[in-house]
Amino acid sequence: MTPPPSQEIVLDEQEISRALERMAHGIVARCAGEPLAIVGLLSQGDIIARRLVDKVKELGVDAQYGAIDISLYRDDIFKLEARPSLRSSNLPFSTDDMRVVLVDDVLYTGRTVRAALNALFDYGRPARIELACLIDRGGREVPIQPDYTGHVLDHAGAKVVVSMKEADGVDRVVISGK
Ligand SMILES: O=P(O)(O)OC[C@H]1O[C@H](OP(=O)(O)OP(=O)(O)O)[C@H](O)[C@@H]1O
Ligand SMILES: O=c1cc[nH]c(=O)[nH]1
Repeated sequence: MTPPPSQEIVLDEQEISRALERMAHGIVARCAGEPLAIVGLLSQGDIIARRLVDKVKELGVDAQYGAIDISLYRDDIFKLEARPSLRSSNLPFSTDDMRVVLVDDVLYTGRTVRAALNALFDYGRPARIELACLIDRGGREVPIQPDYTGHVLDHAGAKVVVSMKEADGVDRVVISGK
């Protein structure tokens, strides 16, 4: 599948795989003995989180998988014209004393991650929380920075579309509207 001509490929399948590999190595390198949970933000972050769990396990470190929906924690929930579509969180364990790596596909203003932090604390008191994102698009509006990044975009303001095989049939990151 080739993207429409107005779009530019930022990462192809191989590059995504290599980026996730690097991120998994980074996560493993910072292991300090706490039980590890890798928790994706729905939707898309959950797919990346699952892949990171697999890669981390291949590197010999056990990790639990979880997914959370941040919709009800958005700071603009009362301003949205349409009701947010709720998705089912899947975090069937307490995060008490765990090291939690939150995972999303794109980090932009940081507001989604701010909401995710609030959502996460409903599940316990983690020992520490880190952040992994496949694409850092810049444009932060809150003081949140990733610990593990697949790719930092240098096209400020560009719209990023992340496609993952599990949902979209192809692994690809494209930008449009440069
Ligand atoms: O840092 P932020 O400015 O909050 O932006 C990042 C979020 O934006 C996108 O989600 P989107 O809002 O498109 O919804 P989605 O969960 O349906 O992908 C992306 O998947 C991140 O979750
Ligand atoms: O809480 C949130 C999440 C994403 N985008 C926002 O504007 N607010």
